[in-house]
Amino acid sequence: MFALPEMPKTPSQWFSAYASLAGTIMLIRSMADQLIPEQLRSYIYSIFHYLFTPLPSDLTLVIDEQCGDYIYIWESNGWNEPSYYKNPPRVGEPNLKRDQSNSEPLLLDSAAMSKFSLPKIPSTPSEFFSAYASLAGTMMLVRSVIDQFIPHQVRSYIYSYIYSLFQSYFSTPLPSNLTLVIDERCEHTRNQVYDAAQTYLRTKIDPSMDRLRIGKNPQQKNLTLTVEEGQQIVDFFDNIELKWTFVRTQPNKQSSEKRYFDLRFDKKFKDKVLDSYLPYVMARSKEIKEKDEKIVRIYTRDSVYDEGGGGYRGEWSSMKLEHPSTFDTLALDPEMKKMIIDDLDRFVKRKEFYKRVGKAWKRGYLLYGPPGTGKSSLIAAMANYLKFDIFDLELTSLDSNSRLRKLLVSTSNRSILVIEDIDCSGTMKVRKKRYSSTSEFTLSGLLNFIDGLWSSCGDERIIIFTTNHKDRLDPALLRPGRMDVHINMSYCSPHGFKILASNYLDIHGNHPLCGEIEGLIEKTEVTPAEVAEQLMRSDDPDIALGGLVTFLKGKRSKDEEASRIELEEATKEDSSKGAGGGGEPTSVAINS
Ligand SMILES: Nc1ncnc2c1ncn2[C@@H]1O[C@H](COP(=O)(O)OP(=O)(O)OP(=O)(O)O)[C@@H](O)[C@H]1O
Repeated sequence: MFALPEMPKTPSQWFSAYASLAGTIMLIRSMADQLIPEQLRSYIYSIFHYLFTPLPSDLTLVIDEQCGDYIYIWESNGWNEPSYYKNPPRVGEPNLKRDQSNSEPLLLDSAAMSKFSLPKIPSTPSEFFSAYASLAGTMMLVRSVIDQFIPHQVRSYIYSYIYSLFQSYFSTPLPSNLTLVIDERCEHTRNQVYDAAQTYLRTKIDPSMDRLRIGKNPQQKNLTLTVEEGQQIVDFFDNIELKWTFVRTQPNKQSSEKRYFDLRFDKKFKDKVLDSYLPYVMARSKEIKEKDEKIVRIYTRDSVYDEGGGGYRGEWSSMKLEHPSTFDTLALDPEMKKMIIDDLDRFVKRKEFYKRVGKAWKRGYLLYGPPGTGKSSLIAAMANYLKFDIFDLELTSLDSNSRLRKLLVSTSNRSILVIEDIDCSGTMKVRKKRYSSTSEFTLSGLLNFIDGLWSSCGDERIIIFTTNHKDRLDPALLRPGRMDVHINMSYCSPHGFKILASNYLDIHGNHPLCGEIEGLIEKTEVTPAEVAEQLMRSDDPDIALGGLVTFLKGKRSKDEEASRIELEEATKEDSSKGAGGGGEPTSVAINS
């Protein structure tokens, strides 16, 4: 009695149903326009608009219980057992919903296919004519509806768009594609191309994707995003469009799951993809992995002495850099910290820029400031941040420019060359000259070599000079273009103290002594190393901070005493000069 009208089966039934629906809508619309006041009408239309506006496109992150294994997945509605865990869909299958009464998912078979089959194609001439007639009638109806309801300008815009769409679709020949299948395993071992693609594609994830897999194992520092099954990533290489799809299949319940990537592109670029693109993907993934998981090493010269007269042979020998310093633990002003991090980020991203302007891809930093202000800690933080190895070159152990060159050319790319206490090189030069004029090492030899051959035979090099006395440096070192960034590592600031207190005692400005300490630090020249030493004396914040207050007060009275004596001596000197009748009356002593 209340049965729904029967579904149209043949194309002609479909078209006539469609035509009567369109006619009804037109009728309702014209009645609504006549009978309903305009305000109410626009209100009703806005409700329709709300109902039919597509929902915002969501992104689903899949967070597995185990990395690389699939038990349950977290989706916005809670933990779900992924359908492929028990009954993996086959490639190309639509994601069928489970039948409520039966927990087994529907599998696509011929019986199911018949349920969703398209309307029957007309087979007799009379069926063809009636289908054609109703199609033509519908077209006319649609056309007259459009002509009546859509303004002329909009209409002509729609027609020209449809025309251009048709034209471009039919005039562009379809590319004949080639698909490379990159299996996870290759003759019982892991396929390196698969692993490389997996790493590489992480960097190609774009906002159009709506489902990603996310994970992190204890060895990894950062969360890793990977491509989820069925998602396509489009990459471009030398104007070639490459489409990557991640596929997962399980031919039957007994066999294990098979994972692979499909890489699809125009067949005519086969050689280029094999010879250039895939090697590029492998190289990029290596770089990414090195940065992700790389152990940072510090290289120093070993001190093997050549009894045969060759002096110190000193090749580089390395060990793991255990320095825990990071930008988070460094007591530096936040703006300076940000400036350094931004500068490093920009440097590593600018390969193309350096190539374009014809400059070697290197960056020079000069760190200067009193001992204990964190120059070495900053170098370690930079190395840990970039995952660059450190080559620590002690100038005093060098005896000739030729040895220096040998050492420099054996440093690797993506590394930091550190030359500490550069102001001491002058002394060393004199000492070496005394022994032999032929085995001379000079600062200008070092600088020339760094600017010239060394920097052009490697990539992504950072060079850091440190000094406690910037004023004593050879002007050649400060020449513009030599050191790109000069960083003044100064005494501890109240902000620096807060970072140290949080690192060492886990207090965050909430101790009663903090205010007094910050006031004292502002007026005292105390290095972060001195503050750190006081904070390490006890795990009890009351004792450690109490000790720091005493230390700061003592240091402050010593400083005052020293400047009082200095002032007195300067005044004495002035008055003796004045007594002799010579010299200028001056206030310089006060300034000193
Ligand atoms: N800015 C800082 N932030 C955090 N800790 C610091 C800082 N400065 C110094 N320290 C602490 O003091 C110790 C010594 O500092 P560091 O060796 O980095 O100073 P430096 O300026 O390189 O000294 P030098 O000129 O004598 O080599 C570090 O191990 C660290 O614990």
